[in-house]
Amino acid sequence: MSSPLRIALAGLGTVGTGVIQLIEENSALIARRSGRAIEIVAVTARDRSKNRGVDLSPYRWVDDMGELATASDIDVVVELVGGSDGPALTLARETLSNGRALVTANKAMIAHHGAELAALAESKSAALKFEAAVAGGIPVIQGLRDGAAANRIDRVYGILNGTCNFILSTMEKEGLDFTDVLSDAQAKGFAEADPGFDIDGIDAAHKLSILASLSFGSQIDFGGVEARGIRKILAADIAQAKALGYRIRLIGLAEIDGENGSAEIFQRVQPCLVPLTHPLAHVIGATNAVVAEGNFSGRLLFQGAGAGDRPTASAVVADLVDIARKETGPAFSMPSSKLEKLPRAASAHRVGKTYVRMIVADRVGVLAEITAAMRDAGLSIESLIQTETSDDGSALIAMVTHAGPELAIDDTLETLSTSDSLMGEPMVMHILEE
Ligand SMILES: NC(=O)C1=CN([C@@H]2O[C@H](COP(=O)(O)OP(=O)(O)OC[C@H]3O[C@@H](n4cnc5c(N)ncnc54)[C@H](O)[C@@H]3O)[C@@H](O)[C@H]2O)C=CC1
Ligand SMILES: N[C@@H](CC=O)C(=O)O
Ligand code: NA
Repeated sequence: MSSPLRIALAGLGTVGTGVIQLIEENSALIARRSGRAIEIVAVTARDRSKNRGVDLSPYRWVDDMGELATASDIDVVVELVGGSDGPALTLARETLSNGRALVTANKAMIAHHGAELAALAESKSAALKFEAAVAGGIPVIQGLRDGAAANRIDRVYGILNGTCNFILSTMEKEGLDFTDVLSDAQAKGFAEADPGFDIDGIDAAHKLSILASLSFGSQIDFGGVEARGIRKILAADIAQAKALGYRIRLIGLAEIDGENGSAEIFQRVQPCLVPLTHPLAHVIGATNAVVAEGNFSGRLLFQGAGAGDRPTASAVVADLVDIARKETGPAFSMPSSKLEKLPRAASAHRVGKTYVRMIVADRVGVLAEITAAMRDAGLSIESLIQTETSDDGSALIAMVTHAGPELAIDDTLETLSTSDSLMGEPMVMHILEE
C-alpha cells in the first residue's frame, strides 16, 4: 500500500469532529478503497481545552493556523473554519500557493472566491475540492461535475438549506412560528455560526451560485442571486398553503434564459409553494434535494442529508478519498479559464402563479377592493381562502393567482399600499412549477 495521505484539520466544530469520528471509525475501509490510509497529522481550532467528545491527543495541536499551509508533513489541508474571508481564505490561499491540496466545506468562501481559488489550484497543480459545501452529504458536486458531464443543463433547483427545511417542516408538524424552532436547528448543529445566513436565504444563495456554475459552465455570480428568506412566514401561511394543496419550501432556482450567444442567467432563492405532487414537497427535516435537468439524462434528483456532523463529514472524506486515489480534475466542471461570464436575466418578464396572503380589516368591500386592484393589474384568482374574523377585527385572506407576470403582483401591491384595509405587509410567494 502507498504512503498515507497526511491531512490537517482547521476547525473542530460540528463538521471537524465529524471528520475525526469518520476517519477513526471507517479507517480500514477507507484505506482499502483509497489504496492508502488517510492519517490526521495536525489539528487547530480556537479553543484547545474544549471537550469535543473526541480524543485529540494523537494529533499535533497547532496554534497558528498558517503553519498548516507550509508544514512539510502535510499533504492536504481541510478547512472547516467557515467565513467567506478572514482566516479561512488566508489559509486556502496559502495552502494552494504552496501546491498543497485543499478540501473545504465552506460555501461562502467558494461562492465569493471560488474562481480565484480554482485558478490558483490549477496554476499549482493542486487539488481543490468542496463536496461538503453544497447540500452536505449528497454527492451533488461530483454528480454534476462528473456524472452529468456529458449533458447540457439549463435548469437546476432545489432545497439547499437544511436549517430552513428543518424549520419549515417542524413549523408544519407542530403549528409553530419560525422563531420557536430556530434554536432546535442550532442545537442540532445544522445552522451557520450566524443563523441569519440560513434564514435570510444567503447560505442557499451561496450554494445555488456554485451549483449554477457547475451546471451551466458559467462563472460563479453570487452577487446575481436574488435572495429572500423565511423570516416573514407565519404558521398561518403554512396552514393556508396546505389547505390550497401546497407545502412551503425555501427553493433555490437557477436557469438559463435564451439560446447560445444570447444566453442569460437567472438565479433566485425564495420561499415557494410546492405542489404536493412535486417530489420536493416531501423533503422534510434537514434533508436537501437538488433537481438538475440534463438534455440527455433527463431530470436528475439528488436527495439526502444536507447538514449535520456525520453527513457533512461523509462528503469531506469522499473528497479526501478522491485525492488519495489521485483522481484530480478541475474544481468546477471545466478549467476556470473556460467558464463563461453570463449576463444576468432580468426578473421583470417572469411569469407564474403566486400565493398572496394579506391580513385585512374585516369590513364590507375589502375583498372587492383587493380583487379590483388585481383586475386592474391583469391578474385573476385561481383559489381564495378567507379565515374567520379575529378578536382584533382582522381576517386573513390567502389566494393563489392564475399564471401571470410577476410585475402584475407588484402593481397590485403598489395600488393597495395606500389602502387602510390592509393591516401589515402582504406576504408573496411564487408557486414552483411541476
Ligand atoms: N454544520 C453543518 O451541517 C455544515 C457546515 N458546513 C460548513 O462547514 C464549515 C464549518 O461548519 P461547522 O463545523 O458547523 O462550524 P462550527 O462553528 O461548529 O466550527 C467551526 C470551528 O472553526 C474554529 N474556528 C473558527 N474561527 C477560527 C479561527 N479564527 N481560528 C481558529 N479556529 C477557528 C472553531 O473553533 C470551531 O472549531 C463552515 O464553512 C460551514 O458553512 C457545510 C455543510 C454542513
Ligand atoms: N447551515 C447549513 C449547513 C449546511 O450547509 C444548512 O442548514 O444547510
Ligand atoms: Na455535497
